[in-house]
Amino acid sequence: MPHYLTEPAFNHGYTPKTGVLLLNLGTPEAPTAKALRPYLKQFLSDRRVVEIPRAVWWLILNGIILNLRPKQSAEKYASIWSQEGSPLLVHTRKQASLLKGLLGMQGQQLVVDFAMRYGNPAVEDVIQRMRAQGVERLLVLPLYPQYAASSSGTALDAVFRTLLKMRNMPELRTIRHYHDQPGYIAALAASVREHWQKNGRGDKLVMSFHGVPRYTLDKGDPYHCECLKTGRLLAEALELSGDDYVVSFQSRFGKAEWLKPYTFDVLRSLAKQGVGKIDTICPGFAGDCLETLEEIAIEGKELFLTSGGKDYRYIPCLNERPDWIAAMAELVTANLGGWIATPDDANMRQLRARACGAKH
Ligand SMILES: C=CC1=C(C)c2cc3[nH]c(cc4nc(cc5[nH]c(cc1n2)c(C)c5CCC(=O)O)C(CCC(=O)O)=C4C)c(C)c3C=C
Ligand SMILES: [Fe+2]
Ligand SMILES: [Fe+2]
Repeated sequence: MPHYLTEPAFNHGYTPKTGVLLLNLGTPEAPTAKALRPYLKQFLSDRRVVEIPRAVWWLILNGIILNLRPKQSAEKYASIWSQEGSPLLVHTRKQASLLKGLLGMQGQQLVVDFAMRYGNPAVEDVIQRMRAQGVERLLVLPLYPQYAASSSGTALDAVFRTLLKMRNMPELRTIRHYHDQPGYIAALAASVREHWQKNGRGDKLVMSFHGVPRYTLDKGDPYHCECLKTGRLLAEALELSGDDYVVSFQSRFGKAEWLKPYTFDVLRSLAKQGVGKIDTICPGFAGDCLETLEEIAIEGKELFLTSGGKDYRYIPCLNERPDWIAAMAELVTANLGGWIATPDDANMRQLRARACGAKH
C-alpha cells in the first residue's frame, strides 16, 4: 500500500488539527547597536518596505543607514525595553497565549502560535513546527488592523513563500485586515472611555497611525483609507464630532513625502493654537511597541509640552485587554467555518463574557 494511504489523514474518524498563526513585525534581540544592525538590514532590504531601485538602495542602506541608524535606534529601544524584553514581543506572546486559552474553552483542537516577519520566531520555523504538531489547516492573522503592502502584505508573503517550498502543504486561509471589525472598534472605544473616566477628557483626541510613503497610496495601497475608516468608526463609537478628533501619521522614514498630516506637525500646531490638553491613541498597533511608547508617549509629549501645550496623555494600545482578546477570538472563529465547529451567537456571547468577566 502506498505510504500516504496509511497517513492518519486518510484514516476514518481522524480530524485534522487547525492552526491559528498570529503574525507581527519583529523586533531586535536586544536594545543594542549590534542587535539592531541585522534586524534593520533584514527589515529595510524588504522590497515591500523600500521600493526604490535595488542598486541605489543597496548603496544608501549599506553605506549610510546601517552605519548610523543602529546606534540611534538602539538608544530609543533602550528607553522602552522592559524586564521581560521588547514590548512588541512581550505583548504578541501574551496575546497568543490568551487567545489560545480563550479558544481552548470551546474545547477545540486548535494550535495557536505566533511568528515575526523579521527576526525570531521566524515565520518558516513556526509553520514547520505547527505542521509537525499535526496542523493541516492554517489560518493566518497579521496583527495589523489596517492592510498595507509593507506590513500585512509582506508578512503574508513570508507565509506563502514557506508553503511554496512544501511538498505537502496545509490548507490556508488568511485575514487581510480588521480595521472595521466591531469588536476591535468597541475595544478601542472602551479604552478611551476608561481613560476619560480616570483622567478626565482632553480637548482633542489625536489618533496617530504609522505612516507609509505617499506614493503607495497613489499606486493603490488601501492603507490610508482603512486608517481613516477606523478613525471615523472610533469617533462614531465615542460620539465625537469632526472637531473633537484628528487622524495623523507618524514614524516617517527617509526623505520622500509620507501620508499627511504628520503627527508631530499636528501636535506642534495644536499646542500653538492653544489646545491645552490632548489625548493620544495609536489604533493601528495591536500592542505597544517602539513606535507608540517612544515616539508617541515620550517624544510626542516632549514636543507638545515644549510647544506650549499643557497636558498630554497617551492611551495605551489594546495589548492584553480582555475585550480585545475576545474580539480576536471572534475574528478568528468567524474565519474557521467548516474547519471547526464554529460557535453560534449564544456561545460567542458566553465566550466574550468569560473573557471580560462581564455580562454582554
Ligand atoms: C503598523 C504598521 C506598520 C507599517 C505600515 C509600517 C511601515 C513602515 N515602517 C518602516 C520603517 C521602520 N519601522 C520600524 C518600526 C516599526 N514599524 C512598525 C509597524 C509598521 N511599519 C512597528 C510595530 C514597529 C516597531 C517595532 C518594535 O520593535 O517595537 C523601524 C525600526 C525602528 C527604527 O529604527 O526606527 C523602521 C526602520 C517603513 C520604511 C515602512 C513603510 C514603507
Ligand atoms: Fe514601521
Ligand atoms: Fe484614502
